[in-house]
Amino acid sequence: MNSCNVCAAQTKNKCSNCNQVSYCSVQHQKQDWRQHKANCHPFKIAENELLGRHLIATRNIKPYEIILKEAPLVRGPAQISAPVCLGCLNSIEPTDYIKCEMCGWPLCGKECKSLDEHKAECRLTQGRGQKVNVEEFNGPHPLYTCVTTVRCLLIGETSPANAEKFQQLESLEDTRRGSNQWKADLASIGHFIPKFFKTSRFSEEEIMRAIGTLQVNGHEIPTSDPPHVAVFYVASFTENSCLPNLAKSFNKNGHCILWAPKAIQKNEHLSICYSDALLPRPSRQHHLKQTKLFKCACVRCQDITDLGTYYSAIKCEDSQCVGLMLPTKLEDWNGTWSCGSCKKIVQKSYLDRILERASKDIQNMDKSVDNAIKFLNHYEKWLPSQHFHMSEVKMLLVQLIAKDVQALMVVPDDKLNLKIIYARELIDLYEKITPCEVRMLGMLCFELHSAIAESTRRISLQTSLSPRELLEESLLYVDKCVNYLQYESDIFIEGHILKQAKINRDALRMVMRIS
Ligand SMILES: C[S@@+](CC[C@H](N)C(=O)[O-])C[C@H]1O[C@@H](n2cnc3c(N)ncnc32)[C@H](O)[C@@H]1O
Repeated sequence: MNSCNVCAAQTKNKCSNCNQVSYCSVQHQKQDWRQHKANCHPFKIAENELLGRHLIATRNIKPYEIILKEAPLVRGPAQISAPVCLGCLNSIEPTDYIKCEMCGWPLCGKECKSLDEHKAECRLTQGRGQKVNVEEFNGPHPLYTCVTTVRCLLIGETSPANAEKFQQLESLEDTRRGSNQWKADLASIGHFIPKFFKTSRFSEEEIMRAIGTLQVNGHEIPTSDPPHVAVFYVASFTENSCLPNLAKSFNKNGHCILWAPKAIQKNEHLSICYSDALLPRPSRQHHLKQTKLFKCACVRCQDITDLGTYYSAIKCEDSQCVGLMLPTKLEDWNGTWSCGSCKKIVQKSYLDRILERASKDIQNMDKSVDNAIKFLNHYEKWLPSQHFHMSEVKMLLVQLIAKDVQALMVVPDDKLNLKIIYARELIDLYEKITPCEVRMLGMLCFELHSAIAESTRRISLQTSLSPRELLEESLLYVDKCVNYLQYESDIFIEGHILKQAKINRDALRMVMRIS
């Protein structure tokens, strides 16, 4: 038995959404809703030594359920940014902008001048006694390096309700202090702010803590062009996993939506991927160490085979052997690599030569269907079919072959088949190792659905039959596409794909009913 959150009477009934507070009656639950609403999530914040604060599901979560929608505490330009409007955070058109008459910072128009977002740096600049003068608009501008930090430092004045929450976030100041990044930040922001704004109101420690909080908790938000940085409160407590169970989407206001592409069981940890889940293990680990200052030990990082996909493996050096080579020890990717079949050993320098060449060839490739096919044919001598470089080029091919409906109708059969084969392969691979990369999976499902639909059209033209299995497969993938992209805003290309996918899905359902 628990106590009712309103009258403390003993009760077994809990709020069914969060499973965390109890009520003796519907009446008391209704009465408490205004208070409880803000904390009514299907998870709780827990804490342990390894992860710090993290989120744990307090009930079973259904597929596609949104578990959190949250507005940012603070947002601003990225640390390295060309001049952007300090209202809407979109890039400035050098021939069409205004200067804030109070402080001189460029803004794209009058509506942006009145936005609260700009108040922090505006006030601080006014105190300086001299307006800002930005004249160079091409490329990163040093003045913008400090803007978001200034917004964090003045959050108590611009949005007092958010200030207390911001202070509670992790800055990892003790771990960061003295590192190369910390020293660079001290010079470019920590020393710059007092000098440029002619103020002594912030201590060095306060500034460095704000920078740390931004670095540890900041998200890149794609709703502006270029993307900006934002810090959320509850979403900040989500731990990292390179095989996460939550997808992250943003609505057009830049609010964060965390949702579950698959069912999550009660008591499971909730996670997102802080890094790029498409990167191989060493790159992800390096990125997480540099930016978030921890060593990831998630299930994917612990599995040298990348969940049986051999995403980083190379073919055995012995061309007679069909085995695959992986690091001899999980924790020593720079040591020897050995074949799982014949046990032959090679030095890291052997695969470095192959991987560096493949990486350079991709970078320098004139991106055409023929060049991508040439790459795959050449590197299949060394790289297995699901290797990350092979997968990257297959992804390119899926996108390059028949880019739109018109091209799809005239693309040669062999290329259409290639598109279908690679899209199927990639969906199969990425659903295993990056199941929460919903934008990429949604796009691939759309490409596969439309290529299969075109193939069905061609078969029915030749035989006057519509192969039902192919139609069913096309419907399966367009359905998947809608599920993966369902929270994408129509300001993104994925939002447009979603709209088209819904139209295609309804049309396909109709055809299936008739045939
Ligand atoms: C955005 S914060 C997450 C919340 C943080 N744990 C707290 O208590 O405020 C990111 C930091 O949490 C820790 N963290 C997150 N995921 C982790 C993981 N899988 N393993 C170890 N530490 C992790 C790291 O210190 C990381 O820099």
